[in-house]
Amino acid sequence: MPSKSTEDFFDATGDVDIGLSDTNWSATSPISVNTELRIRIKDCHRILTTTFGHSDYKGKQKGIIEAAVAGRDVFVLAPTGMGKSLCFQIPAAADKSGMTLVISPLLALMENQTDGLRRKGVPVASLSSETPANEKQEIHRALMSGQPDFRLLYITPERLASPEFVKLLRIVYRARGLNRLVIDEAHCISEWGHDFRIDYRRIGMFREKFPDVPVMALTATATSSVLNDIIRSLRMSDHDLFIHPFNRSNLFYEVRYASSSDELTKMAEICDYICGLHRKRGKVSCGIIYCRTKNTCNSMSGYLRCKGLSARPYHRGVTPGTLAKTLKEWSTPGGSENGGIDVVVATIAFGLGIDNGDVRYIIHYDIPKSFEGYYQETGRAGRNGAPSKCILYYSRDDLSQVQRWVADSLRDRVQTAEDFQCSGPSQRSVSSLEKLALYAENTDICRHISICRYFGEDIDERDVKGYCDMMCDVCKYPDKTRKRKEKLGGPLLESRTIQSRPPTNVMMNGTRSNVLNENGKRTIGSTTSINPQPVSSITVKKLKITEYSKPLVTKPHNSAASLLKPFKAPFLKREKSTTEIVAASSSTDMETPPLRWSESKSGSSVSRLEPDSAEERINDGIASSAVPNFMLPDIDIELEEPSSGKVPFTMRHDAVNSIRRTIHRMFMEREELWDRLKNTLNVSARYVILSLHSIWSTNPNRLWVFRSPSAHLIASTATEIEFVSIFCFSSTPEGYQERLKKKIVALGLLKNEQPWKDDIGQESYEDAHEAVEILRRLSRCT
Ligand SMILES: Nc1ncnc2c1ncn2[C@@H]1O[C@H](COP(=O)(O)OP(=O)(O)OP(=O)(O)O)[C@@H](O)[C@H]1O
Repeated sequence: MPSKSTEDFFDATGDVDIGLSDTNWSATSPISVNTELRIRIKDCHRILTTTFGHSDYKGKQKGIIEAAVAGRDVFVLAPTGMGKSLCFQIPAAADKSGMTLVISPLLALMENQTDGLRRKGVPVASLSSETPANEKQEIHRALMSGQPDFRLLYITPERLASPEFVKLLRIVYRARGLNRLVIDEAHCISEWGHDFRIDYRRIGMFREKFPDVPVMALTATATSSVLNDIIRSLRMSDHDLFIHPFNRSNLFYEVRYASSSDELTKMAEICDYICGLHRKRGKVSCGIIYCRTKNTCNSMSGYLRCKGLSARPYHRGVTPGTLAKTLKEWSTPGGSENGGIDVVVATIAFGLGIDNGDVRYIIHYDIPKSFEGYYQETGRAGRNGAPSKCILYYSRDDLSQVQRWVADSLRDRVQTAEDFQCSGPSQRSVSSLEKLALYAENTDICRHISICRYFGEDIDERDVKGYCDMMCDVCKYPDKTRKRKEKLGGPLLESRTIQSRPPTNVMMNGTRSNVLNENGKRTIGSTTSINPQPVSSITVKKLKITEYSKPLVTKPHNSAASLLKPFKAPFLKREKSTTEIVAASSSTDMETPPLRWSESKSGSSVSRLEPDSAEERINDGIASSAVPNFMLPDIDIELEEPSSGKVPFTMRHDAVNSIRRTIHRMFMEREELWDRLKNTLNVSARYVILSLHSIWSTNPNRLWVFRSPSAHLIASTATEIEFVSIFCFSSTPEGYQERLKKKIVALGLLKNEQPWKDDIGQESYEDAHEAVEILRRLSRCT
């Protein structure tokens, strides 16, 4: 079979276009379907079900495994969490003799995988600097026998480069015991191989030394040029290329904009988010917070621990023993409820390959250094398919810092390359960071689409639904997201036009690579492409560091602690002008200036919500005075069980806003009601008050910091009421509406004394009392 060099795949720019066609794999398969092969393929399926406990293959696993079993070179480019590990673990475990050699970049990753395999009874070994001497000896002995008794051996690229190890491999090879070479996280070849870990570039020598041993490379993060580079470096030819779509549709991507890095507010906000999630789910949730520096990891995890959350730092400054313990405790199902931990605050040391199915959120405390890093790290979330949130904190201050860091590091690498007279490092790191900043700053294009496009996927913008069903901030709250971006300050980016995708000659969607040659003819695989659109242009922004306006305020947090004085309901009076409304301070707000709610002043930190016409829709039939028509503070509402089909999402969202309005109004009419909640604050709430005081004394817009928590409290209360008292009891939209109306009327009683008493007396106050209970409970959570 003629060699299919990667040049066939890509155009001169080295970029790839990806289309998918689930076509005639069996028709074009070079596998001779002989009995032996069939038996081995059957064995693989048996191992999938019995050893790994999965009922069926996921994505293109079947095709990949069949190609591997048939002895072909295979390249797998598939999203995080797709199940790439099984693509080589199953064929290795199915082999009756010999071993698969796995190159892995990180010791933690090796450990993670070998532990998992051992638990499943698969004979596996790993050789690293951490391997105890006696174990090393045993492995050496096994290799010298030519027929090791383990089916997989995990090593680092550095070990593969050692002549002693290659000698051992030769013995195994001659005894026909070297079944396959696997390069997991193969993008490291291109990312690190040029300078940082040059032994990655030497893996290609394997082909010369052991020419007929098949090679499999797998990665989740390779642009077309990286893919090209890897294939060339590994000297793969006549390989099967499996490309999956990159989209992770169960991940909700959100960017939180900040005008500056106000650490304390950010920490408080993250803490609130996690507390809120635990509360809403009624159980603890597992997550990761990524920080750039070890110090930030320590501060953030210390802060969370102070607040009663079970958090640990994970970075190279922590001893290996403690890191292993942290990983184990974090992987404990049920987290802190079962003696484990809930959140790891980590540097990138905790990334590649970490596989815990039930990770519900990933927070980037600061911007990662590359798009690939961002995608890999967010890829730790939702690996069991459940919806999960990925929040990226973005400020231009922070971006400038990383840009400097990346530029310095590039300069050092250039210097090293000059000193050693070798080829210079690629500029990819700079461009990747630039693209990540563009992604963060773009509030017009769906985040899912932006990510997939970065990795070269060809997407028709009209197909947004196919990629994102309200699973990013841009699609879910476009106006709000744009408004929030205003926090970034003055213009930093200048428009320019670039190609949204490169000229194409590889299509995705097949179980095999579908290659077009320079004449546009397919050389193998199927004959039709799914996405034959012409190259289109989109307008994106180019980074240019300029002066930008000073920070205003960072996003408020909703610590109920701030329900202490000064206590004001953070809503707007109906009668006030919509362009500029001044919320009057009470006489107790001694230190606080009046709060300005301004409609469109550039850089305003307080955004105004559009009058909610949806309110009218839902409140048909409710006494017109029941739901006041004023503007609500701009707060994200996250519904419990967001994907339920029984009541439309918009109806539920509108309902929460109706409830919020009603409660706000009650507090507006009887401000002294806040005093009733004050007593419920606990000790840690007071700690927050102290923290807030320090923000207050330095922040000219401090009033917002104090006032916003009550708005968040009301929003959380409304969300809970909607879910617990309305949604859970309704099976149809009609029933839901009926319940909502009754609830709204009942909430109107909140301004009376009775629902606030322990003995409510009349039954008619029951619903309002329930709301009081929720308010009290939530106000205790800081
Ligand atoms: N056929 C399958 N059916 C169900 N679940 C599967 C299947 N194959 C793999 N999984 C699960 O998918 C999860 C992700 O698998 P794996 O760690 O191999 O992903 P990956 O593609 O290597 O991701 P990453 O690139 O992020 O490391 C694992 O929890 C695994 O158990």
